[in-house]
Amino acid sequence: MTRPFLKMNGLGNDFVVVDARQTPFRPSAAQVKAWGDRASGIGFDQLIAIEGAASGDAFMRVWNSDGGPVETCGNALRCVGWYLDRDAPGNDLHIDTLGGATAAKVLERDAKTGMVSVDMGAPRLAWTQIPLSEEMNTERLELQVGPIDAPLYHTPCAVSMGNPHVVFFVEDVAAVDVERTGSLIENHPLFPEGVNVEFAQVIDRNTIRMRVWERGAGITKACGTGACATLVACARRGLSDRHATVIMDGGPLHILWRQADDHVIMTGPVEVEFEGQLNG
Ligand SMILES: N[C@@H](CCC[C@H](N)C(=O)O)C(=O)O
Repeated sequence: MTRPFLKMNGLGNDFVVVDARQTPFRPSAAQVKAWGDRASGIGFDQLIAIEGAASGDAFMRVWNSDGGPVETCGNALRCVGWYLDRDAPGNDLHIDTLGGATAAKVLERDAKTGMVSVDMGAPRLAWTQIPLSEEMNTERLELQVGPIDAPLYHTPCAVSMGNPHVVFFVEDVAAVDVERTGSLIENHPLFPEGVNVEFAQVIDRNTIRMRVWERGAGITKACGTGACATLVACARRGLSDRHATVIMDGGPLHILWRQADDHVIMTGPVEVEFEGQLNG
């Protein structure tokens, strides 16, 4: 059986997007992994299915390229918003996820690109079951994974945007070995469900440079939920204002942590790359 898909990306974080509103789509982990392989498959960071929803406009289901299902994906929410907006231009689009309800609005669009804003809901600090305060202890992490180049890495901050993140504050993000440190922390026993790892360098109160190691996908060019978690972590620590541009390897996202309702608003671009068919 074949399924049509759209290849899209948000700042280079790329997706295969399948419209599953009419026909169910439940691939196995092995299929997702094979399609996600950049050498022998199509290649993507995440696979996205747009499903019908009992309330709201759609439900977005997400798999990482390692085949594992995950709660949500910020960059993909902008892409799904752009896709759904084709049928209802300019409307607020309510997109549910395993990580919580969101609302997307397309601000600008043309045939293959757009600028989309997503209300990601409220962040949660210290989401884990284990006795972990918002503030984690770098030495405790080091004890279990070996030296992680302290004092380059300051005491990290754990934030859930529906999916788990841990944000390290660093003096020079270019000097971080994202692959080595990210992979060690992703599988650290403190995070039984794994974790996305961000390294943030505060440039000024409204500009943050960030690089990311994504759970189940490795280094990606950008991470929408990671940018939101980074802004929340920096603002909580008093290192930034509640709105900032988070600059990743793939480019910038504008993040606002709204005082009035505690919601995080993420704004940034989307792009369509090509159409294709999934086999298998
Ligand atoms: N690319 C994403 C996040 C995708 C899921 C993540 N790797 C996880 O395992 O939670 C984004 O833009 O938010």
